[in-house]
Amino acid sequence: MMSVSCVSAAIAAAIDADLMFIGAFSIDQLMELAGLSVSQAVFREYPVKTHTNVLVCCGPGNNGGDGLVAARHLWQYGYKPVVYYPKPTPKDLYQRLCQQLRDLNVPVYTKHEDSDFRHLLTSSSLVVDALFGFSFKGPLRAPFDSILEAIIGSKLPVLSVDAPSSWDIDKGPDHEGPCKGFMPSVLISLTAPKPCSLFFRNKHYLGGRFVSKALLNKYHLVLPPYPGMDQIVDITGSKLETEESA
Ligand SMILES: NC(=O)C1=CN([C@@H]2O[C@H](COP(=O)(O)OP(=O)(O)OC[C@H]3O[C@@H](n4cnc5c(N)ncnc54)[C@H](OP(=O)(O)O)[C@@H]3O)[C@@H](O)[C@H]2O)[C@@H](O)CC1
Ligand SMILES: [K+]
Repeated sequence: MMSVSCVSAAIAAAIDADLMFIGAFSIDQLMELAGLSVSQAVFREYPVKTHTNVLVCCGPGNNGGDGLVAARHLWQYGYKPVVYYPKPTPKDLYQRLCQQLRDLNVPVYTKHEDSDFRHLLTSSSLVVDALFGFSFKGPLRAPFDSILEAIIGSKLPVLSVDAPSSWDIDKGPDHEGPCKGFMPSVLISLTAPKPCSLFFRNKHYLGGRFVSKALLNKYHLVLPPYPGMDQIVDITGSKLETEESA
């Protein structure tokens, strides 16, 4: 059985910083590669013909940025993405990602209205959860609590980016809040899985193909090889090694 390292929220943030300071990547590049991985996982799991209408839900941080990038690639593959981005970030990178989507006539909703969101869910075949990643600290604050509750209530398949939103990155699912029981259909971990993915039971991909040998060694990471030109690798059923279990 393949072994794959898990990294805590703190180590994930340290690797992210090192990719830029030691690895000389820009955030734009990392986000583009992360979002490209997400789009490939969607394409692999949910054919365009049966899942044309993808609702990409984006949070206020970089996890949301991955969603904005993924939506653009999905449009290029023939999907009809709709982006829900209720707390848009004023930073230049995010503004440009939104502009790129609008240039493709991809709708980008930047204001939250419960009824609008529920209506969008009824015309969607798949939800991409790009709400929160490794910097999430519970409990969920408004409006994201009612957004996630509505997603769960819709019973649509959900593909989560880096972590299922509302789950504690290091400890796993939330057993008390309104989103308890949330279990996405697909998870794509980026760079390396987080400890919360030990509780994940469905299809699991790894993406974010940008880690150098130097960083693998620095963080003692065991990660699987990516096949050919793929930006994703299927790690479903792999043995996930936490820092304690390694
Ligand atoms: N190397 C890699 O792997 C790469 C990873 N990448 C991606 O970056 C992701 C990490 O991004 P990130 O650090 O920007 O944080 P993220 O998780 O998006 O959320 C932060 C935002 O959420 C908010 N917030 C927090 N808790 C909340 C709550 N309870 N309720 C409501 N809001 C809450 C918080 O607000 P604040 O608490 O600061 O007010 C802040 O605005 C990572 O998971 C991966 O997807 C790639 O893009 C690049 C390469
Ligand atoms: K997420």
